[in-house]
Amino acid sequence: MSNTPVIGVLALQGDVREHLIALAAADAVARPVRRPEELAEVDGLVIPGGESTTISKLAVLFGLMEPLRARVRSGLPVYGTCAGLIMLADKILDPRSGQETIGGIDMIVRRNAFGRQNESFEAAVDVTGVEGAPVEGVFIRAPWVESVGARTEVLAEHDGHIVAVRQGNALATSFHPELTGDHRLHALFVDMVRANRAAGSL
Ligand SMILES: NC(=O)CC[C@H](N)C(=O)O
Repeated sequence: MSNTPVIGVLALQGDVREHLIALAAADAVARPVRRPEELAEVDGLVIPGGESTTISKLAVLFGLMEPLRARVRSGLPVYGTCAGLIMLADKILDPRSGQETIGGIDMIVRRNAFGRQNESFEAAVDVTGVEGAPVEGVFIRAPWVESVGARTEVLAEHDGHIVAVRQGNALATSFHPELTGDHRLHALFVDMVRANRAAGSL
């Protein structure tokens, strides 16, 4: 087995291309995932930012919601940014009617939480597990994490609100690291995928 992990980017809606570029820069083979057969072939999956209500609707329409839930439940490493974080939440505080999530992280999220006053802003964020200078977080109509369960590790806060979390093989950030050219969070995720593959092949 080659040591380069294959990481998919859920390509239903959102900023897919930027994640493909960031993952390739972090030494993964990156490919878009739109169909269950494509999902079955990846070692890890990024769920991009965009609009969580649209991603939710399209995932159901394309027959991906259940396969996504099944793979995340069975330990597939996943990384959700912004709308992707919402997709990984076990619960949304203010869902649109009919909005579903994949789940996987024991947390409650508030959609558009930072967005009401500021459509978009950047802030330096100290993320546990990312060495060196703080990450430049780009927040675009971003959610925050209202509360987490006992198994969820808080990796970063901004203005007293949780903006990065990890639970087992699931990582999520409120902000968009794929837009800054700083690939340290993608590298952290690629390491999680490598470790998961190594554990699986023992
Ligand atoms: N940049 C983003 O991903 C915005 C997320 C969006 N507000 C949502 O609810 O899905």
